[in-house]
Amino acid sequence: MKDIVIACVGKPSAGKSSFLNAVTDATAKVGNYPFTTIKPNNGIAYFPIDCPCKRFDKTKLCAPRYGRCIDGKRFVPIQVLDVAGLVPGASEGQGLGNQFLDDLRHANALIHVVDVSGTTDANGKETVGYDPIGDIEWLRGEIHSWIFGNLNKRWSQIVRRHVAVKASTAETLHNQFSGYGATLSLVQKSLDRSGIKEPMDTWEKETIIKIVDAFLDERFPTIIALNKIDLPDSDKNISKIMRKYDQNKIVLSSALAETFLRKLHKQKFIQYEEGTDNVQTKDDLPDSDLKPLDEKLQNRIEKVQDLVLYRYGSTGVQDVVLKAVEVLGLVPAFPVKSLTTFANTNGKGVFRDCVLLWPGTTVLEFADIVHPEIAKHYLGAETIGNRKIGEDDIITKENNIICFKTSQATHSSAAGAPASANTNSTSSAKK
Ligand SMILES: Nc1nc2c(ncn2[C@@H]2O[C@H](COP(=O)(O)OP(=O)(O)OP(=O)(O)O)[C@@H](O)[C@H]2O)c(=O)[nH]1
Repeated sequence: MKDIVIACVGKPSAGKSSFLNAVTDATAKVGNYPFTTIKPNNGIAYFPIDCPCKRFDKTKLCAPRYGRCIDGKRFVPIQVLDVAGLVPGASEGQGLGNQFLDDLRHANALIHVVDVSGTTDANGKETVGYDPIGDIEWLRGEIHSWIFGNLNKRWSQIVRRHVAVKASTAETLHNQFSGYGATLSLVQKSLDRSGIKEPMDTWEKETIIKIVDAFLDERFPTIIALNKIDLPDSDKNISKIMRKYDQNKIVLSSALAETFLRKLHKQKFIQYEEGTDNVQTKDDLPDSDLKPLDEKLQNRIEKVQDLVLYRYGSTGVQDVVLKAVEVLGLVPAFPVKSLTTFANTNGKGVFRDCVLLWPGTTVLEFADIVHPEIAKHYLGAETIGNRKIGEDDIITKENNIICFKTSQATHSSAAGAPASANTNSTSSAKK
């Protein structure tokens, strides 16, 4: 069972720390997440999904164990890892190179924070007119060089063993790639993606480059956060990048604007709804307990509205996390004790648990994640409308509210929620 982790990477001064501050919820209650091993450089982000409580008209009763639910918008916790030390030459050990690349092993997806304003060079030093496309290419280049280098230097030995033990290509590659946290099926997918058919002992250097390329795509899906959209030169760089790259993998953001708005919200100068352009002041809400703004603050807020909120609809930081979850194809699933009340064991509150599953997770696998006792005494499972679903059925957004039937009374919390040993309610074992 492994937690799902999204790593935040980028050159110095791209805005990683600001982004992490903006996206992680400092106001969340300590421990309001299911993860057991939080490292100092990990933050918890809460990304919004549609909570089923809305559909079933039970928003008032919704009681998430982790995260929160506001009128049917549920904020699900996920770990975001700050991976520092990416500088040009990381794959050759520059900066914190090896440490950086090592940390990447723990990540399921990457958020590449790119300074799109062109005001910092490749090393993060102040400049003007720098082309941020260089940064996008460079991150991939560093990771590619690292993996390719490790493979290439032992290639003849790898092939000799491959031939001697008559292993399949996927098996041999899996031996090499498992250190990067890859399963056999992920390696197989990489092979399929690469289209390489030739036997391994005939591979040229170009073929190795190709398989590393395909492996990178499978293993490190990456969302590009074009940050600092509030600065003047960003516009022209954004259009250039949008034309060149897959727009589904790009999100525009202003970490600075988000941090600013959150701070003012906390200090009760404004009411700000994260992920929207909705900012309200004392003038808008005279009866509220908001503090009045002085002219300077008022001007700064208007600037953020003009440069960011009204132009782009939001500061974009929440969308970045959401996109990273999307690119992994994670499916939220809700184990419930009853398909009529959606309550849990104690009968209080509804839809207490939300588990993020890897695509392809079956009903029986989900049962095991919720509690091994359920899988052990599994009799069947039903979804909305008491519709029976098979143990090998894949969980999708259409059947993700599930009530398990077991042959005996299991652990007190078993049939409705992850038990304490398995409270890791945003992850599953697959991938
Ligand atoms: N205008 C603007 N400035 C930003 C934005 N995000 C970050 N910055 C500024 O960019 C500078 C660098 O930001 P950091 O968050 O420290 O960058 P970093 O990537 O963590 O840098 P390192 O710690 O050196 O790796 C700071 O002065 C931030 O205030 C943004 O969206 N807009």
